[in-house]
Amino acid sequence: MITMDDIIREGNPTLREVAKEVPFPLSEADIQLGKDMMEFLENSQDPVKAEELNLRGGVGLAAPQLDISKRITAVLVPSSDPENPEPEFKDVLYNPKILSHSVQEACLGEGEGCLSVDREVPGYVVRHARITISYYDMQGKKQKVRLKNYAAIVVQHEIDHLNGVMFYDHINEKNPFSLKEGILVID
Ligand SMILES: CC(C)(C)[C@H](NC(=O)Nc1cc(F)cc(F)c1)C(=O)N(CC(=O)NO)CC1CCCC1
Ligand SMILES: [Zn+2]
Repeated sequence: MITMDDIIREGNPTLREVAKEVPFPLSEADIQLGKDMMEFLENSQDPVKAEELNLRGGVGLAAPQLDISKRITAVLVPSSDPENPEPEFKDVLYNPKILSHSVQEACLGEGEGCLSVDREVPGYVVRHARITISYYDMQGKKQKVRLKNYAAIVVQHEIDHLNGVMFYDHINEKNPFSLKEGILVID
């Protein structure tokens, strides 16, 4: 079972590598890794287990954060609608690709953090507001999905990890809270 001890922190060179595509058909090991990554996110969002295992509430995890330089990421974006318990987006993505994106940009009003970064880095992380991605799921089936709002931000944050990019690479050094016209601020 994955815990915080398995997550490497900034400074580890693996976080700056471009991760390798996984070959298909998926090996048992890559399938199990995907399951373990999703289990970590589920545990981290379960108040009892998160407390027990001392986990930070996670919405996404990329294999390079486990010191495994493969293009695999697990994403679990909880529902933002109290009426509907269904997660906004939940899947393990193998070899994800951004096929297209909106011209409009977006950022989280509170900025971003990272499971691999044990410090606050203030500032807006400007990303695409909407994206269309393709990826292979655990069954080896090719998926094509359009994402917007928080789910689009999370998936972009995770795909960045597969390319050795950290969220603070996007923050404007001179003025971390500068916003151009038309950027959607997501709260
Ligand atoms: C770094 C951390 C603060 C733990 C962040 N969680 C988060 O932003 N809030 C959160 C947690 C929940 F459990 C449920 C929920 F709806 C919201 C996170 O998981 N990540 C993932 C990460 O570090 N992946 O590598 C950072 C997020 C910043 C923007 C997108 C992902
Ligand atoms: Zn991260």
